[in-house]
Amino acid sequence: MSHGWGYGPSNGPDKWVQDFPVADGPRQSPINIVPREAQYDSSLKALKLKYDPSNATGILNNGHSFQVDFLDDTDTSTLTGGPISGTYRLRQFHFHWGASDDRGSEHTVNDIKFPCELHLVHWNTKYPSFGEAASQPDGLAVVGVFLKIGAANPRLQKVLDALDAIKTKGKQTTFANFDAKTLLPSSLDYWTYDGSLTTPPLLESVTWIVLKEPISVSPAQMAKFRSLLFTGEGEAPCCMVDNYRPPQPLKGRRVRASFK
Ligand SMILES: O[B-]1(O)OCc2ccccc21
Ligand SMILES: [Zn+2]
Repeated sequence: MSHGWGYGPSNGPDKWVQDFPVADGPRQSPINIVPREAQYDSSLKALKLKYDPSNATGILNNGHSFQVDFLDDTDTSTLTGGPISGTYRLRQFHFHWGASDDRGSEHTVNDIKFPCELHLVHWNTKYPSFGEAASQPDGLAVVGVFLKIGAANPRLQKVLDALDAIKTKGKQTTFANFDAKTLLPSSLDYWTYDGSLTTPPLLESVTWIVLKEPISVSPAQMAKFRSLLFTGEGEAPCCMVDNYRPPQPLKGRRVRASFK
């Protein structure tokens, strides 16, 4: 692909292998999660998420999704416990969603797609930086949260209200004092497996932690996600929708469950 990767017919997930051969690697993400085949592991610890709202700095349209960035130069917003050892720092969160409510999530459960999926991205502090961690097999830990159509989610609304200011690729604005914990469901039961980034460079450095319980999103709130553009200011507008990679082959990997 001479032009950048994306989600269209000429640069989408089926084409990524041309520039990123690891796309056909042994631990690619996302995957279809089959609860009946997941192995309950009593040795899995509870997730411990400690987020400091003052670490939120900005919100950015990166041309593939939008992300909320966090200050990650100290251990003030961290993930510990769960399937990981050591301390991982929150770097950013972002979403993947569909053009309609019947699709949009990256992980699926018994082949069911959700309309949206939230990724909270953390990096292992045994490495000096996010970039360094991203190239290591135990470098990243991403908490995935499904969004399911239902009542409007007031905690999500603060994020959605910022989207008008970042409609086009490259736009960013300040986004302060946001508690990412408010985006989590009441249960922290999870499935976990070894995987990868779901976007190029598709690095196989992610311990995935996918929560079983979804959070709610209303149809009107989904329309807000779909008001973003993949394209930059002054370019022919292309709606930011269907920015999800489909499930990849399990290739013998085990999926463990933290719950019976
Ligand atoms: O590929 B992803 O969307 O999922 C995990 C991740 C981590 C960092 C950036 C982008 C992603
Ligand atoms: Zn993601």
